[in-house]
Amino acid sequence: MPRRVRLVEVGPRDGLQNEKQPISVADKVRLVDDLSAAGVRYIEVGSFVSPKWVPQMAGSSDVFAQIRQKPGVTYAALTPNLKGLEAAIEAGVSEVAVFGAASEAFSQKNINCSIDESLARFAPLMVAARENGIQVRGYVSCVLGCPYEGEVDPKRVAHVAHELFAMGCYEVSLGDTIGTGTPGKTRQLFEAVGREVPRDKLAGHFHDTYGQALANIYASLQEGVCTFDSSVAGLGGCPYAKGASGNVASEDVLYMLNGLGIETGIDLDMLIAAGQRISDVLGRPNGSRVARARLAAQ
Ligand SMILES: CC(C)(COP(=O)([O-])OP(=O)([O-])OC[C@H]1O[C@@H](n2cnc3c(N)ncnc32)[C@H](O)[C@@H]1OP(=O)([O-])[O-])[C@@H](O)C(=O)NCCC(=O)NCCSC(=O)C[C@@](C)(O)CC(=O)[O-]
Repeated sequence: MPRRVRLVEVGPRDGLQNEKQPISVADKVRLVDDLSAAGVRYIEVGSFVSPKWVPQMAGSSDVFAQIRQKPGVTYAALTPNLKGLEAAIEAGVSEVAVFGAASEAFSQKNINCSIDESLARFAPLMVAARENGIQVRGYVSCVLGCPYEGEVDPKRVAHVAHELFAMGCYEVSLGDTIGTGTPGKTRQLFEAVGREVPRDKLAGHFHDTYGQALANIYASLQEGVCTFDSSVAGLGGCPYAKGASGNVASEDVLYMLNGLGIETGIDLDMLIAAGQRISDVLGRPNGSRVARARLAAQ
């Protein structure tokens, strides 16, 4: 087991992107600032994607302009193409993520192109990012199942992850977009992908649709993975994966890691407060079981 784990907080982006109700810039900014105050060192703040595809992320530039950027915290954004990168640079973003998929059907639905076309689109983005001193993270979606194609062969995941790593992504996050993965399959996945990309350059991104996310993170820890994406209050779901619930709740991951004696630098009580505040804004129950238990006990 690692002694330290890096948590990538995706709540402000993955968590909110699918919300149909308007969320003010002020509420998004407050969420990001609450997270950094809780000790979160990596926050995915928004995305520079087509506003026709994901309207909720349209105000990402304003959010970046208004957050209080703390030293030592990475504030990142998703960028699907060069146009997105240019907008991110304009907004002063210092780290971005490109996102591909291991399933052709999902790639088409999510970014309107094939897997090969997506990799070709990322290439000029990588060059421009390098020229501007911007680090790029990579995502592969549908690593443990696709909403359109069903089972996904780990070799296909390994291929896309390798391509992203080879083109310069410093880390590749493997996304169980629809949360169908189980611990055994998760271990097989990291074994397969770990042959193509060093394990310390891989991250796990587990949606909790089937209640398997914590078990999958535990299995990934056993495979030597030390970076996990999570979403405060379990917010979210992907607009192009119907019925998929949010990411595993950050509070629940943190509680498990604390119990294992693994350090993250994050304060659980402050994280719970951040998650409850945004849940109140959205007018919905907090998706973290740990937060619900702690708040009920108060
Ligand atoms: C990729 C595109 C743009 C292709 O969409 P397209 O329609 O094929 O793009 P296009 O190049 O033909 O351009 C069409 C229009 O979009 C504009 N456009 C083009 N690019 C941009 C941009 N960057 N920012 C703003 N506008 C843009 C462009 O200017 C044009 O505007 P128009 O002339 O019609 O007014 C579109 O499909 C898109 O934006 N998709 C984003 C989908 C998305 O954000 N999905 C959620 C994130 S992925 C996820 O959640 C999974 C993950 C990462 O969490 C891991 C997991 O759980 O699996």
